[in-house]
Amino acid sequence: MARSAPLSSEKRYAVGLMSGTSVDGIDAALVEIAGEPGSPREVRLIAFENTAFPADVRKEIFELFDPAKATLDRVGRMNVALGELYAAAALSVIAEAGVAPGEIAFIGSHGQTIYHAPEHRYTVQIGEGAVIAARTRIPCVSDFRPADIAVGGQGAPLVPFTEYLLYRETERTLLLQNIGGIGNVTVIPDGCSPDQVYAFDTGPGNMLIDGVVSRLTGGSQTMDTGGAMARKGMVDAELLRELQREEYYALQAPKTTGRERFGAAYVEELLRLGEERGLSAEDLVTTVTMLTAWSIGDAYDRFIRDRHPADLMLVGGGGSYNPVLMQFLKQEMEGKGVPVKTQEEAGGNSDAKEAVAFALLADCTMAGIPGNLPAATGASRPVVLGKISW
Ligand SMILES: Nc1ncnc2c1ncn2[C@@H]1O[C@H](COP(=O)(O)OP(=O)(O)OP(=O)(O)O)[C@@H](O)[C@H]1O
Ligand SMILES: CC(=O)N[C@H]1[C@@H]2OC[C@@H](O2)[C@@H](O)[C@@H]1O[C@H](C)C(=O)O
Repeated sequence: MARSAPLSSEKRYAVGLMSGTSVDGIDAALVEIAGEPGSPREVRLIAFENTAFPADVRKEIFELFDPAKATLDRVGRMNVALGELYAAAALSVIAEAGVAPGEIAFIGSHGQTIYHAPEHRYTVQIGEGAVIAARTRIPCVSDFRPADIAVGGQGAPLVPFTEYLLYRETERTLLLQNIGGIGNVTVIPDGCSPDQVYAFDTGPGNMLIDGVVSRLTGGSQTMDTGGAMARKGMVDAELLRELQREEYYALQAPKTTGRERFGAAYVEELLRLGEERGLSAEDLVTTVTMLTAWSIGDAYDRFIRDRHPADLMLVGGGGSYNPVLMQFLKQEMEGKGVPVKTQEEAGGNSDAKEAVAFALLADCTMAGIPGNLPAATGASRPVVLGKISW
């Protein structure tokens, strides 16, 4: 992820923390940044750690996705408990890097999304920044999304600004496809300026695969590791066609989504449809794996292809570790003339990418520089994101 020029004396260390919609744990990245906030010359990943959530914490977070169960008391307690876990993750990656905590300029912490409702002008990320700052004694930027929503945006996706900084090319148009819980794409046209970058959520990432596997295994498995189940099943073409009718895919961008649409209730409906059609567990997993790959190709056809025929799709996020999903995606995209590579195949680090992004966004915040891309979020203007706990 290095850009060309050498490091200078203005270099600073920062920690980025991310826990995404899959709720698999906390990603912590320690980076060294050189150059101007918002246009750094170089960003170096010094250390990275992923810490799984304790099982009881993960279970409780899933309970909080249901607004009927997310009482003030439960949300309040989890806000503080996550602040403690994020602080521990930050201190751990700092120790791993062998850097003194006093040398870290700031932490950027995304928090845990428990509800995302931009249509009602709110989104909720918890994990108290004041706790992170108090435990680490490092200033912490948190709660990045509301500032964008306050000026009419979706509050997401926010990573595209950092993708522009780190990946832009003069000759090739790139699609950066993240397959986390949700799938999201960023389009970086060749030789573009930041205001020409656009992005949106393509639909489910691993959320449906994880949900179906978890329900079918009584919770003993939380993902289709290595695509083991999908590899054994067959796509049910009729069910696939029915699922493709979900209205989200045709909605115009800017658009974002989450568990409110593709969460527990949707998974229950999938199980019902699978049972009605007499599908095996494997057939259902293969069908939703295909649906996920299809939704990414469909988004390209509907919203990107005519404006920006792409030279390469770079895939990151945990979905890139599912070989069946990757095989389906390659078939989809290569049929449209777009080669597909994983971040790792291109020399990147797929796991660290979003945590690095929140360190870079916090760098902007600390300098009072906007971090949103209105073309990605739909905001009326660029704004400074986040809240600082000193
Ligand atoms: N070895 C693997 N085989 C299959 N799937 C995997 C593997 N490793 C990770 N995954 C999938 O990736 C998911 C985690 O992806 P990731 O950490 O990118 O999501 P996230 O950051 O929580 O989500 P988002 O980007 O939507 O916020 C897991 O829940 C699982 O579905
Ligand atoms: C509200 C929320 O947490 N959105 C996430 C989620 O996970 C993927 C996709 O949906 C993306 O829109 C966003 O995250 C990334 C980090 C972003 O803001 O760019």
